[in-house]
Order: sequence, then C-alpha cells, then structure tokens
Amino acid sequence: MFLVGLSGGIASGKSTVVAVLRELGCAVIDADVIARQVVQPHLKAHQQIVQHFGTEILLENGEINREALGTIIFSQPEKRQLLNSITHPEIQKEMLKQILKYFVLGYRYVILDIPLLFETNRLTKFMKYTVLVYCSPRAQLSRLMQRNGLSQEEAEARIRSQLPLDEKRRFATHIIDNSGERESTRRQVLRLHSHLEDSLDFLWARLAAGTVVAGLGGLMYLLLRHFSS
Ligand SMILES: CC(C)(COP(=O)(O)OP(=O)(O)OC[C@H]1O[C@@H](n2cnc3c(N)ncnc32)[C@H](O)[C@@H]1O)[C@@H](O)C(=O)NCCC(=O)NCCS
Ligand SMILES: Nc1ncnc2c1ncn2[C@@H]1O[C@H](COP(=O)(O)OP(=O)(O)OP(=O)(O)O)[C@@H](O)[C@H]1O
Repeated sequence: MFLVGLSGGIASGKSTVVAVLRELGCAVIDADVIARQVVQPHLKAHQQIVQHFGTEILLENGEINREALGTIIFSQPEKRQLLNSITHPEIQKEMLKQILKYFVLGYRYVILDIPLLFETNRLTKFMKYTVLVYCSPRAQLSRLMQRNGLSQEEAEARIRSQLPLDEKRRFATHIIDNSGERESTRRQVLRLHSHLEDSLDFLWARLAAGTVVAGLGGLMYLLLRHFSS
C-alpha cells in the first residue's frame, strides 16, 4: 500500500478535489474532519484547549467555539503554535488508525488530505506522491472571503498563517490548478486518478518481482535436473 499526501492552502480547493476522488472510489482521510473529532468535549485535547484558552472559547453546549478560536489563532502566531501542539499529535494518531483500517480492507493506496502537510514537512517522507491543490492568490482570497464571510484583512491573515501556495509548488510531485472552472479541475483529477491506479506500490512490485525470480529459479532447477539425469 502507498500513501498520497494531498494539500493546498486555505480555500484553494482541497475539498472540491477530494469530492471527485471519493466519487471515483478512492479512500481519503481528511485531517480537518479528524481535527473536529479530537476536540469533542471530554477528550484530552478539549481539556487542554480550555486549560490554555479559557472557557470563553466554549459554546453553551461545551463544544469549542471554532469561530472564536479561529479569530485568536489566525491573528496570533504563538497561540496558533500552542493549538497545533495540542491538536496535531491527536490528529496524527487518529490518521494512523484510519490508514491501518484501509490497509486491512485491502486498499492499494490511501489519500491523506492534510492542509498543513508542507508546513509540517516531516510527514512528506512517508508519501509516495504529494499533490498540491493550487489556485491563484486572487481566486484564493475571493473564495475565502465569500465562503467564510470574512473581510479582506481577516482573509489575508488566514492566508498568511500558511506557507504561500507558490512556495508549496516546489514540494509537490503533482499539481492540480484549481484557478479556473470546476470542469477543468475535474479533468485534472481524472488524470491524477488514472496515474494512481497505474502506479505499482513497492510491496506489490517486490512480491511480483519475487514471484518471477522464484519461478525462473524453479524452472532452471527442473531443467538442470532433467539434463543432468
Ligand atoms: C482554528 C479552527 C478552530 C478553525 O475552525 P474552522 O471550522 O473555522 O476551520 P476548519 O477547521 O474547517 O479549517 C479550515 C482551514 O483553515 C486552515 N487551518 C486550520 N488550522 C490551521 C492552523 N493551525 N494553521 C494554519 N492554517 C490552519 C486549513 O487550511 C484548514 O483547511 C480549526 O481549524 C482548528 O482547530 N485548527 C487546529 C488544528 C489544525 O491544525 N487543523 C488543520 C488540519 S491538520
Ligand atoms: N474552481 C472553482 N471555481 C469556483 N469556486 C470554487 C472552485 N473550487 C472551489 N470553489 C469554492 O471555493 C471555496 C473553497 O473550496 P474548498 O472548500 O474546496 O477549499 P479547501 O481547500 O477544502 O478549503 P479549506 O481548507 O479552507 O477548508 C468553496 O466555497 C468552493 O465552493
């Protein structure tokens, strides 16, 4: 089995690309979804967040007020670092569990949608391919402002909290440009999917090579025995 890391920038179109990959039957693990699960009330990360950020970031039902926490962490780098240090280990543990699940289910590859993949560079060494969902800075800003109802200043602060998309380009083995129409993005995702389907993973390649070598060895042995008797 091999891993494919998929990343991008805030509002660059990761979920849009992932929706097509899921439609095609791919196994996808979404770090943003897991990030929501690991901060549910009564879990360790929830307690740590309350301890450090106070009860004012809670909703009445005890859940984290994501908007309030977002406002804090996207404007204060040290608070962002603190939140990352609480949530990231829990997110990574859960991702590992899900990877094992897909391995047991027999999937040949799993796509990991990790928004901060290129920022926390150390994860990329486990990936056979890394896909960047890119879009132009203009499109990113306007889509983010529109989707989240943010002012230009707020949206720019969120974009600045990540490595610029243009810098991420050099880390990726594949780029999907989502600056244009959705149909153009879809065509690029279909090409990526064909490429993934055609890729042999190391384990299977080794098993296949091992089977061929063992077969040839057996054949040689039989031929030698036949001609020497
Ligand atoms: C700050 C929080 C509460 C905001 O929640 P909200 O529902 O508004 O946004 P959501 O979780 O859907 O994230 C949207 C996007 O914001 C960006 N983002 C989220 N967290 C971070 C971060 N710590 N640093 C930089 N960008 C981030 C990502 O591009 C992400 O795709 C939430 O994002 C969070 O808990 N972040 C910390 C965990 C984390 O790092 N998540 C990213 C996946 S590893
Ligand atoms: N090609 C496109 N044309 C127009 N709008 C688009 C296109 N792709 C995505 N969008 C819109 O832009 C917004 C961001 O897209 P999406 O949610 O897929 O990004 P994301 O990278 O998953 O975002 P985040 O990481 O911040 O959650 C959404 O409102 C989506 O509907």
